[in-house]
Amino acid sequence: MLAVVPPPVTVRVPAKVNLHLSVDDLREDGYHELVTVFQALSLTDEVTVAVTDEPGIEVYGEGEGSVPTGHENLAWRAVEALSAHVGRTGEPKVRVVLRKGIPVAGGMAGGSADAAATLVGLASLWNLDVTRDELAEIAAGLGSDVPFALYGGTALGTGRGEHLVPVLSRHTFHWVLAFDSEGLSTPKVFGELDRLRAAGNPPRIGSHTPVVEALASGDPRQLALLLGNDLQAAAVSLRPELRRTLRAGVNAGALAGTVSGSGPTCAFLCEGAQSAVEVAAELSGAGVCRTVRVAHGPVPGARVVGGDDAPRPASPRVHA
Ligand SMILES: C[C@@](CO)(OP(=O)(O)O)[C@H](O)COP(=O)(O)OP(=O)(O)OC[C@H]1O[C@@H](n2ccc(N)nc2=O)[C@H](O)[C@@H]1O
Ligand SMILES: Nc1ncnc2c1ncn2[C@@H]1O[C@H](COP(=O)(O)OP(=O)(O)O)[C@@H](O)[C@H]1O
Repeated sequence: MLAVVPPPVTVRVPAKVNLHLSVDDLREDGYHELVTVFQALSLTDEVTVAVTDEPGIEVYGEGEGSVPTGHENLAWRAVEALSAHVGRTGEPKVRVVLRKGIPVAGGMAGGSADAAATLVGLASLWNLDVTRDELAEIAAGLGSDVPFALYGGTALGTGRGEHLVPVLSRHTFHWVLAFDSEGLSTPKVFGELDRLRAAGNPPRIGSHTPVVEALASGDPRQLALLLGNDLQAAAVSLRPELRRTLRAGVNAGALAGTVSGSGPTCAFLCEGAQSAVEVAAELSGAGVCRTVRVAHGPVPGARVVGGDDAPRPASPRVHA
């Protein structure tokens, strides 16, 4: 009798921006304790998983040339972790196709998003009886940002970012994202922050509570005053041109700008959807970044969207 091969499964998964990221000192395990408020944005990757006799990874789209296609790819590590969790032995007979819209090494957790999408896709492909909370435990072993990509929305992250509590967010917020021509390494940016702190006493951002209150109020002007990121000084120290990008976004009419996570992507909060389009157009003419995108948030986490032939909305794109 012929075995029935299940159809491929495609999952859409969001990028994140950190609305607040306060970083404490280095822990003994090499991580920094942090408090962050994540928001999932409509800028997405799509991940298709399929049963195959030729296991491996294919990558298309944003930064395709700089994404590893071997065992170092976070999506492949997700395949291996879920296989081990359910006791599957031998090389997993899975093909993973990544269609990337999230900038690589951009501080928007693209690799983490792909890992989360792979977990959700495989759970469906293999018809597994696993809850999202069970997947989140596997996700935390893959990287600090992976659990958030499973849940999406807006959430408070603590520990190294993997302990999550949902945050009430009443409003859709509109963002403009400025992609840089080259990524920044997350460990290098944390290392630079340690160096800056050892050399002096750079200011630290305050408590996350006002940010949580602004999200509940839904007022982008209130939220704009509170965006903060302890890694921003380190990212700017490694990539001084980011200062110009941040200024250009505000000059173009954004309410405020921040480096997303470890950067170098800059995220600009705008008054509304129309304002975001105008800011994006002006920023793309300013010559301070490679590409500009508009996005909104919060959006849900990794979700199955259908088979290979499912329609795919393209995210708006403005070239600098
Ligand atoms: C900075 C943040 C903010 O959301 O995002 P990105 O800018 O990378 O998107 C995250 O904390 C990044 O999370 P993620 O990219 O998953 O990092 P991991 O793979 O867990 O860790 C990579 C390395 O970053 C450093 N690291 C990461 C998280 C943390 N809380 N403290 C750290 O010091 C460590 O050197 C670690 O070895
Ligand atoms: N699926 C993936 N997509 C992107 N990068 C990946 C992936 N898997 C592994 N990587 C590696 O992880 C590094 C960080 O990528 P990414 O997750 O996009 O950025 P960030 O940590 O800044 O949010 C990349 O430089 C790349 O070498």
